[in-house]
Amino acid sequence: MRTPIIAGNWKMNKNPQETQAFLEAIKGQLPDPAQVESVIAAPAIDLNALVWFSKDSALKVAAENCYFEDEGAYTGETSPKALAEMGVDYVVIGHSERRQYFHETDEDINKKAKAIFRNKMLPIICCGETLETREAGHEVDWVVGQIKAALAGLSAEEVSKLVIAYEPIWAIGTGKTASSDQAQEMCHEIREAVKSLYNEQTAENVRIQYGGSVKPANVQELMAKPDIDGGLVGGASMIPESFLALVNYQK
Ligand SMILES: O=C[C@H](O)COP(=O)(O)O
Repeated sequence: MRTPIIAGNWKMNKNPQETQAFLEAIKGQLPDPAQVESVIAAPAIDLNALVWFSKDSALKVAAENCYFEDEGAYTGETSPKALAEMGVDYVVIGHSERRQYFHETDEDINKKAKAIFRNKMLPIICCGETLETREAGHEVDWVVGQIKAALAGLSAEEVSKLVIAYEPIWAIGTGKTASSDQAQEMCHEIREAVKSLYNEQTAENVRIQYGGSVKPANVQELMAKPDIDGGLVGGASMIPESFLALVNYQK
């Protein structure tokens, strides 16, 4: 059985004081991590506060990006080794915003996934198609291609533990959620792709999130789908009450 995983992605929002206020507001209200894993992906400058909070709570912490080398002369980059030493659990890689604005390639994403495993953290690997690709009917090939490239060279054991986030670009921050059937269909295709690349057990183990205008009002419908194991949530994860409603969707 896969443990559901709901992750907030704050993107480039919240300073350390705002982070502290958010954490005060959610204290003691996260679900049992055996039922639902609660994660926040935050800007690097906020991670320290989140890691301290996580020591005493069910929260898991994600960085929103890292570099694929552990250290060196890479001004402005974030070291995966330092993130791991700090106590970060997950790193989000391949978000469409990083692919679009920072020209992150499939090859970079694959190198980052390896760096994350090398440092004993887990990647949340994002994938998703543009509206144009969907309208042309190529969305499955596109997304499966992204997944194959991201997973190249990873072992079945590693893939069993990582998280894939399917985020159709046309549903991000637009208020336009993919229907739960559309989300389920693609998450199913991704699981099938993992099965053909690895094996049935790996496909059964890998957790697949849907992201794109997830909110308290639609989280239950999405989570009821058999291949959707969680959500990667932008806008609706920023307010404590809303984040709590999402992670406590089973109550
Ligand atoms: O990583 C999160 C996604 O980009 C979704 O953002 P959103 O929930 O604001 O649509």
